[in-house]
Amino acid sequence: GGRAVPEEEARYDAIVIGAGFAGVTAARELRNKGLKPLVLEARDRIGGRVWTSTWAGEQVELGGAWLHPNYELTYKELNRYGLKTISDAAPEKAIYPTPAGYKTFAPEEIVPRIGAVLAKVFDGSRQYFERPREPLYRADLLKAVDPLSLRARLDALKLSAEDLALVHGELATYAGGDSRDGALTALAQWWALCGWTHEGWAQMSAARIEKGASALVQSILTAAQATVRFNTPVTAVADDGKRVVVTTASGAKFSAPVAVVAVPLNMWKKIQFSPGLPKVHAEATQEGVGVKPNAAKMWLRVSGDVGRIVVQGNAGDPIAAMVPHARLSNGDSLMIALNGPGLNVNDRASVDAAVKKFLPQTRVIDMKVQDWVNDPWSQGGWGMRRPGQMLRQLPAIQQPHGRIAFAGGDLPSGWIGSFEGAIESGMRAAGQVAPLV
Ligand SMILES: Cc1cc2nc3c(=O)[nH]c(=O)nc-3n(C[C@H](O)[C@H](O)[C@H](O)COP(=O)(O)OP(=O)(O)OC[C@H]3O[C@@H](n4cnc5c(N)ncnc54)[C@H](O)[C@@H]3O)c2cc1C
Repeated sequence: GGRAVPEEEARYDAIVIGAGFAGVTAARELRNKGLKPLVLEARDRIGGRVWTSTWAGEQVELGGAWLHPNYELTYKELNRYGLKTISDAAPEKAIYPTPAGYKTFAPEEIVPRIGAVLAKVFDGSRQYFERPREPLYRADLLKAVDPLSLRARLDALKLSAEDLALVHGELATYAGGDSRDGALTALAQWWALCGWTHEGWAQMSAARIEKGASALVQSILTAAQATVRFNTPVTAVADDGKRVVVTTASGAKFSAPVAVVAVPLNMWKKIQFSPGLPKVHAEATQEGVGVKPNAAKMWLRVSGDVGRIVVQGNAGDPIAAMVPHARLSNGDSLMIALNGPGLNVNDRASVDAAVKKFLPQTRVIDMKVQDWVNDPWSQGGWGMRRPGQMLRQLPAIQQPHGRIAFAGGDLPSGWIGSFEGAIESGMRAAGQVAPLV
């Protein structure tokens, strides 16, 4: 049904839905194949779960920020557009939970101890992720491990209370607050992509983009020479076998021979697909991959010079983790935190009380919080598979549905929950639909 497609809107070869890393990459790849993309974006800005902004006089990343040196595709893009990376100074102190409460350690003392415990957690991944970017290469071996949650793995290892306290908070944080929600294989794949060592794992925040992560999204989008419509949420995507008709919230319709759905996987269920989504796609979006319930990035201006100190909460703590960012000219410090279970991220007094648990001398003066779980256009944080999702869902959700392909940092073969994964999947999706135009 619906009105006829106006002629001026009918001139696109592909419609890309979502202007995050995955969508802009798909658009740029389509352009490189000689096709004309139209990008429809719900927000009034590009970037999605990447959002470089300014706060407290500093450039701040309200979403994804850091790059691992093994982000091969991302570094290729950075080089292509002449964007530089920078590294933050190493921390001088680290606060970790112990059975006797929080303790301050020298990083050189605590880091090797954590590494030894993580090596136990991920033991076996050299075999079951023999090829880290082709995770199903040893699907036979994965059958035994993919159903395990991080918590199940920790329980099975029967770690000492000391060892458990050193790693549980970090693993729970990556799983969105509860280690039962994250698959062992999701993080074991990161471990494998990092080179199966703790030195490699510790490089996950080795660098960030000097001009901000949004600058790279913009460079890719500029190269795509796409028509971009902001404030244009897509509500329906229909494939009649010849063309795809995309309907937006205002009732406008756009059509093209193919479409790439590059919205967060958690958001697929908000779009009406016809024909309906294949069974596994539908299951994946009902279960979700973008982590919940804790994925707020919090920029905290705290009083005084707290030094270059990293804080790792225990599983269940209201502040999951904190890292230092910069010393401000007035003497205060800027820290980045992630929320843990139960924290009211909109209430400064609650955040202040939670921070004082680790840093009793300081005070939270001001804060800027981006809560991705309650964000209407992501409804979840970074992608992190749940137990069993890799084997049950990954191969199927990477497949197109007729003339519609899917892209996102939630469904790559390599680095899930990252820029690298989003770029990888954007390339795949463009390659899938281009021959159908
Ligand atoms: C707090 C946080 C920290 C992170 N830290 C890192 C990090 O340090 N390093 C790293 O590599 N990765 C990190 N990530 C992950 C990384 O940001 C994501 O994997 C990546 O940005 C996802 O890109 P995407 O294009 O798949 O999705 P998105 O960036 O979410 O883009 C999807 C786009 O679709 C739009 N959209 C949604 N619904 C509709 C609709 N109906 N119609 C039209 N448009 C729609 C959205 O507005 C959005 O712009 C982090 C993520 C979060 C949340």
